[in-house]
Amino acid sequence: MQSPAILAEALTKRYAADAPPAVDGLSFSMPRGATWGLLGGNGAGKTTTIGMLLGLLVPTSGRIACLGHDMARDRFAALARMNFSSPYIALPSRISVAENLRVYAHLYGVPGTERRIRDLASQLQLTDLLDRPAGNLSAGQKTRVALAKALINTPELLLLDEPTASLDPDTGDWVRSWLERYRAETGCSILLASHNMAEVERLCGHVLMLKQGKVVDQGSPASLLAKYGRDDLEEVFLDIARGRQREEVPA
Ligand SMILES: Nc1ncnc2c1ncn2[C@@H]1O[C@H](COP(=O)(O)OP(=O)(O)OP(=O)(O)O)[C@@H](O)[C@H]1O
Repeated sequence: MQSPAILAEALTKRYAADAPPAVDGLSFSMPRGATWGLLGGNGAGKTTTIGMLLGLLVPTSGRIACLGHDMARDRFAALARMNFSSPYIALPSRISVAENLRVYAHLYGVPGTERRIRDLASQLQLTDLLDRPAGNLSAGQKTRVALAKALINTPELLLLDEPTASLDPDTGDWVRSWLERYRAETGCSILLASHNMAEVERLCGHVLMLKQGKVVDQGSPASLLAKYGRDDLEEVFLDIARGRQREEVPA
């Protein structure tokens, strides 16, 4: 059987010995080709989880395997087949969009760099921006460049932290449609951390609800709506964030 896209076993991160864990015994197995959502309020542990999955943060304990590679032993083999996008990590701002993409293509050892950049630029409507300094772009343009960077090595596993944060509704919708098309064409597995419940309902087949670093509930968006008797995931999120159980939820 094919190994999962992501396997996390009892994953824990403590930033300080006397602080509560930011991620606390997190276990899940995300199958290949799936799109899963990581939801939770501010400080629930989403970014910390993504940081550990990328090998940017060392777990205090627990184990991660991405695409069958154990991240403690075989991290570089996994990272070559993965990529990520995060609004918290800015691309070098003084060099042009094309130069940025060339640097990342080089880091990933992408063959046929110039053609890959041209193709991605055309797909993501970046062709006219390739010679502009990356720092001079609007938030929406920067998001499309960040996506191009995240796709430069044609990743099999994509980790997206808030992919549409700070975008206007039209651009956000464009990015979501683009992601839907991309995963249909490539079979890419995606883990998405988001505060946008409509986005999660639209893109994700399964949702992990995090609170204080623990999974407090999970399931498909439809099963969570049914379980909590709600019409949208925003209401389910509020129920979980406020610690309300199904039987306490007002009709
Ligand atoms: N570098 C750090 N040093 C110490 N504590 C940290 C550090 N980064 C995060 N934390 C703490 O870990 C916990 C989880 O933070 P994290 O950023 O993973 O949450 P999040 O779910 O991504 O939140 P948000 O939705 O606000 O981005 C929080 O209590 C946060 O204060």
